[in-house]
Amino acid sequence: MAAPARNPDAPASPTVKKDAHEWSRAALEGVLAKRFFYNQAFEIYGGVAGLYDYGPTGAALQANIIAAWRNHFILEEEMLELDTTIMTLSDVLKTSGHVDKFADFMCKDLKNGEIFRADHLVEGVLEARLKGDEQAREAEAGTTSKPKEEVAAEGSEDKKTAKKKKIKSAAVKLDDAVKAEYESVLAQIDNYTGAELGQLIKKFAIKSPETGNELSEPVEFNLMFETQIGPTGYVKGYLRPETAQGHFVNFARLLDFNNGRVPFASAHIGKSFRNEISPRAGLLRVREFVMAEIEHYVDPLDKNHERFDEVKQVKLPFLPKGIQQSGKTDITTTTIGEAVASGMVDNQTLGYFLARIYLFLQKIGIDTQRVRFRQHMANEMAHYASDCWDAEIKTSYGWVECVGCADRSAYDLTVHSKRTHKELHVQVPLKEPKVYDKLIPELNRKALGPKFKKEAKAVEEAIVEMDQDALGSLQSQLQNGSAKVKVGSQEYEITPDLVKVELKVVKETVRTYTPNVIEPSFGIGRIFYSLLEHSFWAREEDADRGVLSLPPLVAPFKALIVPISNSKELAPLVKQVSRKLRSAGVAARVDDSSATIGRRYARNDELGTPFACTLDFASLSKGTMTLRERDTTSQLIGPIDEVISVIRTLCDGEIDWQGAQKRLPAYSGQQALD
Ligand SMILES: Nc1ncnc2c1ncn2[C@@H]1O[C@H](COP(=O)(O)OP(=O)(O)OP(=O)(O)O)[C@@H](O)[C@H]1O
Repeated sequence: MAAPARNPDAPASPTVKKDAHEWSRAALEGVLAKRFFYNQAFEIYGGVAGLYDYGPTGAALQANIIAAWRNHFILEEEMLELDTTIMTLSDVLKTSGHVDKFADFMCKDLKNGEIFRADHLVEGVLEARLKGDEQAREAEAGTTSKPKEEVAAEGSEDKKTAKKKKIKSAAVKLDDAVKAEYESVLAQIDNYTGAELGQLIKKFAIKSPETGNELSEPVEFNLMFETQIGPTGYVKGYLRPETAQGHFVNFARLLDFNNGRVPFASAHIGKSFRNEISPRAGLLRVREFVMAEIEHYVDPLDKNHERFDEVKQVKLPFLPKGIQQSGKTDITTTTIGEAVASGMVDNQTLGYFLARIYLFLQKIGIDTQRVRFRQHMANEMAHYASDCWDAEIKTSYGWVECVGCADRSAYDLTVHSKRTHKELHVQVPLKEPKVYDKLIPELNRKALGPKFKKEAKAVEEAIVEMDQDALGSLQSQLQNGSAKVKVGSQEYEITPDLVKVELKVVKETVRTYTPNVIEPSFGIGRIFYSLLEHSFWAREEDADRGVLSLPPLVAPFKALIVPISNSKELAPLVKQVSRKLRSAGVAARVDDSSATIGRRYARNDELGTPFACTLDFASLSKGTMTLRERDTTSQLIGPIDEVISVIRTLCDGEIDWQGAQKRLPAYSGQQALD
């Protein structure tokens, strides 16, 4: 199968021509399956949608991405790393809002019962109609070049049926106003409620794609996997849908560990689980995936970041909410310094992380020409969040959210503190004590208990939690004889013998506040897959020779050791070089199969191995070894120890291939080896 060119949008490298063949996802998938990066879980039983196993190459690539992430964030920023349980108490997720609100909308084919995720269905159908419109316009203008691809399926529950469920794009020209409306809906597709999606389905006459049957109204489906903890069935739990709650429930200990000081950040890398309605697009929407999440705690009155100056010149591609609201997707490129100064990005800490996310993606080999930061629109954002940006990466599936970066305000810590009555706040001594008048409620608990019985506690809590305005109103109602206190939907009558509200002078020596949380949340699988797409290309001379240009930092194996023949004489040297590379910290593999050297190189190009060391009979007599670079296929030669030292410095990123060329002479016998 023909392998694709690397980045169709990027300029060709001066030394390697990477755009010789048309891009083909099927070719990449062929290589990923052949070289066992990953495959569908339980494949021999027919597979389960949304679950994947990583093979030796995939597992190593993922481990290297995670190691780079730990270095870039946890070590560089001195974050406090956590490893909390996957099994989560239902109470925790009830408090965080997940039990009630962590849901997507699904609708059903009213005749055959097939399930669709409502927003994805609307998106797929409108995209297909726009594609059909494009075809019709091209046909009208006589410019049709080749048949357009069908838009990817929605609702496919497994690989076997996926093929059948394409949403067909018929070449039908749309009215200009309809076209504009479709584009505007697509630009805001993450933004609709269930009822709104229902209206869109009706308005645009969307039917079940395969059967043309009517669809049900969208209904909510909670994405969490529910279970019981222990044999009694009394303790309900869920597999966590994110790692964040594990940070928040440990906040008091983390703060103590950090000597009571804010700002600081906790970080966690681990699996999360979401029972996605319709997993699709390989690793991009799965039911079990690795997340790497940071919770950075800041003073709500000071969201500046002490290292902001280090990144303020970094230029980022932004898609702000204003542009999206007008139905457009134009990118604004500006420095993060300007973006924060103009107020487009809410604060320095959020801006600092956007820049650091971009630098991380660049470091591991993501093509930054295919990265953008998309701001959430008001309805799309959780009600408590003050600003939120997604780092999106363009793949053959379109733009994909790979990192969410939100200012979650004080929401999570506040709700957990309220629910558990544990203090999840920070105290800082005031330079000058603060003296002021404050309304304070005094509760007559002996009278409240008998009066309200089992409701008494809730009534007391409602009064204690009142702010000054509410207490002011309570005070004046009580002065008039009685007051009403609301608990949920119920109202309770309070009289002055039960509660008094008095103005008192208070002196504060400490400031107490609940920190705000800025949360960068990474989906490692989505980054992993995007990186593979961005790295894949084919040799100009042979479309079947695919190459994965993974940077040495994350490549599964850094060096290949290739003996020129499997002669017994070379075997001890192969072992010696292998040992030396290992002790230099370079992950190396030996390929002493009987395949030709060229074939062995080609195999390793598909594994993304950046360097190959070739041992021949001159290695025995002269102690030399050649060094081949994957992308250019150019070769150098030198004494074995020197070549190993060059590989180590290449892998550490201290030098690039040009640096290596300064340290070792070019090898001219390449043709003989190939
Ligand atoms: N089902 C999934 N499969 C793979 N990665 C996921 C999945 N859901 C979320 N992620 C990853 O976790 C990150 C943080 O999760 P977050 O809750 O912000 O995602 P989300 O907004 O629910 O994603 P989406 O809108 O695509 O469902 C995402 O940016 C993404 O990289």
